Amino acid sequence: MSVNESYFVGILTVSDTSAKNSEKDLSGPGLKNVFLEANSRSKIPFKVAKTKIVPDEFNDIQDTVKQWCDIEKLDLIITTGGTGFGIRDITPEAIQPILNKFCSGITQAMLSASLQKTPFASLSRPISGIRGNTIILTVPGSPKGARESVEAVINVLPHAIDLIRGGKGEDVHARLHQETNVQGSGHECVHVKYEHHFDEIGTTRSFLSDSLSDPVTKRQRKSPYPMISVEEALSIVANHVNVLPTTTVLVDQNLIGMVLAEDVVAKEPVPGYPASIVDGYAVIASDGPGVYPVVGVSIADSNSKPSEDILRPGQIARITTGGAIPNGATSVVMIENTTLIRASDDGLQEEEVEIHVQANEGENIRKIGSDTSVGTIVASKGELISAVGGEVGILASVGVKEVKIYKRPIFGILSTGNEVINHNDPSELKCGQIRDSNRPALLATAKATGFEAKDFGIVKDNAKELENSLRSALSQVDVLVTTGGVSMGEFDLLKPILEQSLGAKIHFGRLKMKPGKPTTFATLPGNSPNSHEKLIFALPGNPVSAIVTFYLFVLPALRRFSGYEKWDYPILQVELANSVSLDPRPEYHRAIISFDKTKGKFIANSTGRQISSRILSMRSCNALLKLPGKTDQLSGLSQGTTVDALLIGQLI
Ligand SMILES: Nc1nc2c(c(=O)[nH]1)N[C@H]1C(S)=C(S)[C@@H](COP(=O)(O)OP(=O)(O)OC[C@H]3O[C@@H](n4cnc5c(N)ncnc54)[C@H](O)[C@@H]3O)O[C@H]1N2
Ligand code: MOO
Ligand SMILES: [Mg+2]
Repeated sequence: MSVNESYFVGILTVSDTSAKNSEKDLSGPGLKNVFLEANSRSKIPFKVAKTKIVPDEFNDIQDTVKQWCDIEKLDLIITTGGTGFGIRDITPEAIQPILNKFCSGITQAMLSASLQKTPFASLSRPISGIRGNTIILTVPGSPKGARESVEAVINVLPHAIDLIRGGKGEDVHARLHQETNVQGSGHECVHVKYEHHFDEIGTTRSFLSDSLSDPVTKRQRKSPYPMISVEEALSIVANHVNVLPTTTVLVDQNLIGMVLAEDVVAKEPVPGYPASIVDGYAVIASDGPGVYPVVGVSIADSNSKPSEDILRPGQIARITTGGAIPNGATSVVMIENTTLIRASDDGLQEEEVEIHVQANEGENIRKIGSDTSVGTIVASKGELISAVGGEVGILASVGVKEVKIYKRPIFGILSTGNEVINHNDPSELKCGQIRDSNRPALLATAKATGFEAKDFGIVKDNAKELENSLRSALSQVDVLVTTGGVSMGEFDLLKPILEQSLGAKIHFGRLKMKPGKPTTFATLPGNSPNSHEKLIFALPGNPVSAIVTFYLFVLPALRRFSGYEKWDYPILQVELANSVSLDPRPEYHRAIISFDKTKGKFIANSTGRQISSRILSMRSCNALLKLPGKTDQLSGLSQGTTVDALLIGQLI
């Protein structure tokens, strides 16, 4: 590795003011000069390859830095601005979650140099670290502070970059010494010798990929994800959901849950022939009551040809419900209003029958098209084929064999966890093992709600295995749902793998709700012009959290993709049958709602202890009660209080 190769540098100015007017940016150009000077003075081959100004916005900062690291492969990124105590200063918070390693020595060197100039340097909050092969430094926004910080470390940066590029410590060191001695600059280099204090942990964690192999002691102790509200989270998800294109499908039971993408018109009349509504006798109304010979028979049977003969005055014909009305008949009299007068000698035929009542013209006859006439719109664009099944019957009745519907997203489910085994595994559970309840529960929920899910099984908490399984699953689906591994444990790898290994963008990773706090939503851009963005819902592992967040976030998204106009749950005002204590986080309390006839109200019975590991709290649950977060003024709700309930199941 040659130290003479260029070191590519990016300078990112983070400032709301400069983002509006680039002429206000003095720090960015100032830093560029620092590198030009280092180049001409000390012959360090820095090349400022990228400069950009972004406002103090979390995503703008993160997106640019990730792009410069992962795509542009810069060696060094300096951000200037947003490191102070101002309300909009969030640069370190935006950078920290995307770092693989911290460089605390560089941070200290920058700070102590600045502190020698002014005690106000302590009001700067710089951080530095490495992402992939890129070093990232966050320096203050003032041109002076920015220059001082970078100048404090500029001579060690080439060394650091060479080491990251794979140079041997000794070679690089010697080379730099040689160069710096010639140049007369006082390059000091402290070699940190990594001793393997973490042998045991290192072994157990040896499966982690390089970028995720920091020892457990270095893990983050605070979640870098801001805790946002469920409402904000839902609107973020909604921004990534568009109704899918249409396709043509057969009319059958598989239509349930699909949404029509066209108006459907009756092609045939119902009934297609004049048909009797009752079992009895076709008559001519003007004949009136009396005894008449039975001259024919019309039964509802596609093999029974209606008689060519015309019914003449003074004659009647036996007929069944649905039978074709004989020509000449005007009405049908029910068998209950008649008496048999004479039968054939063998007793098989009726020969004469007495009609007791005066029939009206057209009585008990369905005319052609009287139920549905040709051309009637029998189903409209945007209409849901409901689980009640009536719509399938309507389409079938009028000869519609195929319909255009909105495609439904292909979606898949996988469980994660070293402790998780298949629910039907015949072996006895060992200590530390649990049966996978999340995947069967979510597959069942999907089926019950009319969506089909691919089952991607159980994946171990192993970085490589997770990365491979996620990649493979994502290549097969539009929407992927995972459970487990999204909280703060050292084996909770979903977030870093999605972000660092797969290049997905995490839109939120923590929610103000119970259950479901670590619910995570990420998207992966399509990798070709024809492929579209994939959605990833990384749900918490606790069984109740997984099911509740599936209902709250995944199902509405699947419905919106599929063209549902009513994708949300009905909200009922319900009365609490029990008192409940409140959690600091707004809670989605599982309950069974039923209508109390005496009270004339819906009543909610809690399903009991609500801890998110207790899947029994989902038993018979048909609603999620929206309970507010606990406050100093309100720590619980008493029996009889009215609350909103999301109806997720059937009313009983
Ligand atoms: N230090 C903190 N710890 C935890 C926090 C926190 O904020 N700080 N949040 C807690 C909350 S809230 C939840 S919810 C859980 C979420 O944990 P993960 O999503 O990381 O899930 P795991 O750690 O993998 O598992 C949690 C729990 O669920 C069981 N599990 C996992 N998968 C399944 C499955 N397929 N079927 C049945 N049960 C499953 C697993 O054995 C664990 O008991 O984190 C808290 N911790
Ligand atoms: O938020 Mo966690 O989902 O309570 O258990
Ligand atoms: Mg966990």
